[in-house]
Formats: sequence, C-alpha cells, structure tokens
Amino acid sequence: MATSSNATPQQSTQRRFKGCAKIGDYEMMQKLGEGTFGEVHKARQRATGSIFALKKILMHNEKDGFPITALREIKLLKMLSHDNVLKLEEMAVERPKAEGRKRAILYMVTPYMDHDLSGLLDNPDVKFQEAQIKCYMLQLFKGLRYLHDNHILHRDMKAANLLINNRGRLQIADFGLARHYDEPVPQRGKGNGEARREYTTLVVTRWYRPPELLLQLRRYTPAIDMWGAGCVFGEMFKRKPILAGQSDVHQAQIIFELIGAPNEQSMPGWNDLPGAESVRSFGTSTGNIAARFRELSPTGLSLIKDLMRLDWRKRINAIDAIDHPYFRENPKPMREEDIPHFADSHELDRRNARGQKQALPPAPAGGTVGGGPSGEWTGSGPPPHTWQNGERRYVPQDRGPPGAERPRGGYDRRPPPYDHRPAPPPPGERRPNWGNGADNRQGYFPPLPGEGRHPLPNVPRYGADGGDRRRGGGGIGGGGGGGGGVGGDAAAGDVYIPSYNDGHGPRRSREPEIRQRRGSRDSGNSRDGPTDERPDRNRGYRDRDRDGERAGDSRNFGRDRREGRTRSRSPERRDRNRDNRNDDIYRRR
Ligand SMILES: Nc1ncnc2c1ncn2[C@@H]1O[C@H](COP(=O)(O)OP(=O)(O)OP(=O)(O)O)[C@@H](O)[C@H]1O
Repeated sequence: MATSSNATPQQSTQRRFKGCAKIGDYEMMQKLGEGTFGEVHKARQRATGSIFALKKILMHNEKDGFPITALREIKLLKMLSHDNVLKLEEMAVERPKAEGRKRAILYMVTPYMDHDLSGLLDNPDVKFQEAQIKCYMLQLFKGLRYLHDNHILHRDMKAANLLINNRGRLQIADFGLARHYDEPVPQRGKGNGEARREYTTLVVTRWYRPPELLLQLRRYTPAIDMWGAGCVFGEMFKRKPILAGQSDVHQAQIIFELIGAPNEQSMPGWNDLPGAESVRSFGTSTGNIAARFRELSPTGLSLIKDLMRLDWRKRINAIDAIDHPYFRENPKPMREEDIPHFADSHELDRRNARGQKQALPPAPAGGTVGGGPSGEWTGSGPPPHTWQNGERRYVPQDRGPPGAERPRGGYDRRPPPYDHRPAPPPPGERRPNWGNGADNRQGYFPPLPGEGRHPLPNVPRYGADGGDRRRGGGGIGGGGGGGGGVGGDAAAGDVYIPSYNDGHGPRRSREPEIRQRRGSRDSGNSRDGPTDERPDRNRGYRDRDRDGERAGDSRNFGRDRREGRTRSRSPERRDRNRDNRNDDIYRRR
C-alpha cells in the first residue's frame, strides 16, 4: 500500500535524477500548495504506488517562455544531493493537446513531504517541544552548510520553504531564487565573510529579509540565509512570523526595534548603504530581543542573537551554528525518529481550513514586534556573547581578515586562490560539479534579470550605460538596483534587457519606457506603495517578480508579468483557465 512519503528522502537522495516521465504516469490526488511560480500537487506514481509531489511550472504567459526561476530551480536541484535538501526525482511532461495550448506543461517531481513548517506551525493541534525545534534547526543548519559550502545562496529562506515529513526529516525547498555565490565559502569561526561582486537586492520574502538587504547592500553573503534561519527559529517558538513588516521601511523599523538601531559598532558601514537615508530617523532603540524571547535559555538567546546580528560579516555561519552550545544543553535535540507524527499540514491546507481564498493580510503596523526596551542581557549566567570553549568552536570575536581581493567584473573561470574548495562529500552527498574541479559555475545558471552575465552567447543586452541606476535616492522605498548587470558589474549598469532577435531585425531597446515607468514608480515610493502591497500568500511579500519588472526584462515574470497580462485578460478568466487546466489533470485519474 502506498503510504505518504513512500519515497524516503534517504532513498531519494541516493537515486539519480531519471529524466522525463509522462504526466500520465502519475495520478493526481490533491493540491498541496500554490505559489507565485508553481502549483504543487500530491500524486501517486501509477507503476509503483509511491507518493510524490508534482510542482507544475506555471507559464503565466506562454509567449514569455519557460520561467527563468524554474530553470534555475531545476538545474540546481538536479545537482544537489543532501538529506536536508529536497531532491528532484525527475521531470514529468504534459504534452499539448488539441485545445489550443501550444506548449507542454512541465512538472518537477519531488518526494512528497507531509508538512511545510508554516503549515505545521499554523496547525493548532501541533505543539512543538524545544527538543524538536532543536532537531529541526540542526537539520536546517546542515542543509544550509551544504548549500553554502557549495557556493549556493538560497535567497528565499522562510518557513513555507522548509518541508518536513513524518519521520522527522526537514528539507530545504524552493530554489527558484537560489544562485551561485561567486565568493569564498564561509569558514569555521569566521562569520560569513564579505562579498566582492554585487547581486540583486530584490530577493528574500520581506518578513525574512535581513537588514543589509533592506538597506540595499549588494555585496551580500550567505549571511542573508542565516538571518532567515533566525526568523524561522523565532517563529518556531512564537508560532507566527516574528517580523511581519507591512512595507520595506516598516520591516526595517521592526527589525531595529527588536535588535537595536544600527550604529557603527553593531552594523559597521550601514550609514553608507543606499537605503540608510530612510532609517536614520528611527531613533536609538537598544532592542528588545531578550524580553521578546523570554522562553529561551541564555544559550538559546545567544543563538538567535548570533543569527540576527545586524553586522552581516559577524552573523554566525551555518558551520558554527551547528556547533552552538545551545544544541549541547538540555533538552538535547530530539532524534528524528522520535518526533511525533502530525496530520498533513501544508500552508494551503491551513488557509483552506480557515476558509481563506486569498492570503492573510500582513500583521498590522508594529503588531508583533516592538514596544518595551530591554535589549540588555537579562538572563542568568554570563552574557551570551562571551561564551567560548577551547575546542574549534564558534569564536565570535575572531573573524580573521577577509579573503584576497578579487578583480572586479572578472569572470575568471579558474578557481580563485581564496576559493576554499570543500572537502569531498560524504557518501550519499552529491555536489555540484564546480565543487569537484570542473569549474563551470559562470553561466551555469541563467541570471535573474538584473544580475550576472547572460549565459547564452550572442544575445545583445542593453542597459550598460555606465551609470549606477540605483533608484530611490538612497531610500529603502526606492528599491534596489539589480545585481550584477552586464558582465556582473552592477556599477556598469544594473538593467538587464535582453533583446531577442526574432528574425525581424533587432528589437528596440525598451530602456526609455522603463526609465519612464521607473520614474513614476520611484516618485511614488513604489516599493511601499499600494501597487507593491501584494501579500505573498500569507507570508509577507514575494519580491522575486520585482527582479523582472525592475530590470525591465522583456521576459518579465511573476507578479508584474501577471499584472501585465491582467490588462488583456481578466483575473477571473485567468483563474477560470487555471481551474480548467486543473480539471484536466485530475480527470486523468
Ligand atoms: N515536495 C513537497 N511535498 C509536499 N508539499 C510540497 C512539496 N513541495 C512544495 N510543497 C508545498 O507547496 C508549497 C509551495 O511550494 P514552492 O515554495 O516550491 O512553490 P513556489 O511556487 O515557488 O512558492 P512561493 O511563491 O512561495 O515561492 C510549499 O509551501 C509546500 O506547502
């Protein structure tokens, strides 16, 4: 009989990516989730009876072609193999039929996971014990250590992207925003280092977005994922997102209320970041994290503080987080097999249970965080930042010098001298081939619009006008510039506008119209204005789509693409079409 999660992660990580199946090989059972880019369905493989999750890659507008985020996710997941990273088993294709659809629909087939963390925390029947939280956090850190060690930034760390099964296994999912990290990987006891190249700041769902991204630091590091892990850690205790900002400015405000306002000591260089202007008036809060997390022991509090350090250079890395004393004190982390079983809980189930068709509105202003001083140490024993041990453990004070300077804009395919290549993977772990000597990382992933170099040869690009187009006059609301830009040098132009020569001569650059559109958006403080206030399900705001819009990519995707499409096709008709497509896949049962 098919049980849930027949395809165990352990087995699945050892199985090789198979290739492409037909959608008819699967029997659709129920919808598990829907996001900006995919709809996830539970399905039974007819031949084996095993249960899988099929993520249908939504093409909001067929003319736009295959979404670049899906392409990235597939490429990455095919390469990765770790117990705490969701495994892509195969792709399944649904061929076009005679009803007018020209393109095939593609599905990513992954092991079925009984819960996502967001759904689980939202389930009133589920109570987490601290030992269980420790077990999940350790697994999360192991997954992150594997990703970071392999030069991958996830860039969308949040509870809804952490999948859990009834055998206590946690896996990181949703790699649509992930990308290769072109810098030295984090080292034990040395925080997350510093980046030399620039990336787009328009990543990470707002409620989980770190302060440096809100202030538009482009040279960010794996520390952005560690901040998200800190938010998830807190969320497991509070059972709801701990920093539910209503706008980017508000997000920064509630972060500084919780952690303390930035200063040269707590966040060196913050004042020079493009978004600093908007937060200068926030006052001098000393933070209230100790009061907010009274349920945590001093070491637990020290872990959350280490994860949520404003200084991204000193934020704890995944290697050191695994070794944190919190995991050695009682209660000890529960063993995976001892974690109780729960009824399947996915974010969508919870939303349906509440009868919500649309996502919840975000928390009201200042609703969940803030009020009350007390950033000071209130626990018994020594302040957490002084802990040390004689072993090779986390030593917050000793960060060491940053790595050697890397030539700007360089796309040297040779391993740079500072590139600490990871040790060979343990049995059962697969690494992307850039970790195995074949350093083809550049061009491996198609860049999101606005960052990196285009992987395809001979595709002309526009927008490299030499100007720094960071918008917004230094305010958070102005939106960040895109990362890399042409040739990876954001300063040389952060607008990415591919022009596809369709045989009718070169397309005109859309730059003028983009400038115009930007101008109007900027003046309206658009990132915080009503047009941007679109809840991402009930988990904050999805920003990956802004990459597309911001960059003025003719292949605009995500929200903006859908908004564009709304002009010609009503939301009702769009929903009807989607429902029809769903009817179609379920009819095959
Ligand atoms: N393998 C799986 N097993 C069970 N549920 C899954 C699986 N993969 C995804 N889901 C469910 O579907 C939801 C959305 O999945 P995912 O985040 O991959 O899609 P997305 O379109 O990228 O969403 P988002 O817009 O939030 O990024 C998850 O939160 C989870 O509830």
